[in-house]
Amino acid sequence: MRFDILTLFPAMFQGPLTESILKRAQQAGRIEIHLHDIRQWTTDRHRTADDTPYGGGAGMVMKAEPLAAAIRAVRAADERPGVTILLTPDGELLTQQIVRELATLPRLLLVCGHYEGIDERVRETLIDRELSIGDYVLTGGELAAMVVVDAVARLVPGVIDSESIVEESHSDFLLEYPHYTRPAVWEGRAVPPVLLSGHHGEIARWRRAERLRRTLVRRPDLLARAAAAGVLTKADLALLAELGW
Ligand SMILES: Nc1nonc1C(=O)NC1CCNCC1
Repeated sequence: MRFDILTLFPAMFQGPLTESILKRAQQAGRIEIHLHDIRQWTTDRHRTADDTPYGGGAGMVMKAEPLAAAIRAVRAADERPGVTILLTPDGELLTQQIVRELATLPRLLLVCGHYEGIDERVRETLIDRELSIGDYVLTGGELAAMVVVDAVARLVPGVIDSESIVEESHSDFLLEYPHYTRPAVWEGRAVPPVLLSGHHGEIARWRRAERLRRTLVRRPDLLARAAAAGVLTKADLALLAELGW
């Protein structure tokens, strides 16, 4: 899978995309990440990529010409069809369902807005989809783009152990079960005995029960979505009934 990131600040991506799992995934050829400095497509000697807003008001707006030229040039750089996504608080809220959908695509182009945003005419003509990582305002779309790359790339086959994807948070709307590792007792707090029993069936049942209980307590909204999606078994519903759901 290929990721193209269009940004005014490519240096911001050193670290999150050049370490650990994403670094190894690139080295293994599972994913490609290409950074593009939008200023490369400016035409004046000051390399102007933003300007004051029509109608007045605070802040700056990213100019249409360099951004449009960048999107068109980057799209043309690879024959794989890509979806061009603008990261913005106005977008659809990113969920694991959307992440799974994006992970099936051959290519993603991520446009990092900055300042007050980008010229609306680019959104109308060259942006295929708008995504938000949450209902809050960042200084730029770069961190949001890193979140999208991280979440999507980890679902690309071979990037992480597929076992750990099966029962993770939000994989089926449910939150994760609690995790423990050595020592068996830490500051007087013991690991739940079932996890030391070696009974894999009992462990699986305990973990499923913990996922359901946690989701009920912390995110009942997700439980309703799980029920609507038909991912709750009869045993799940019986347990939830015992818990008062
Ligand atoms: N939340 C967000 N999810 O994606 N992008 C987000 C964001 O806050 N972007 C900034 C909004 C203000 N202008 C600079 C970019």
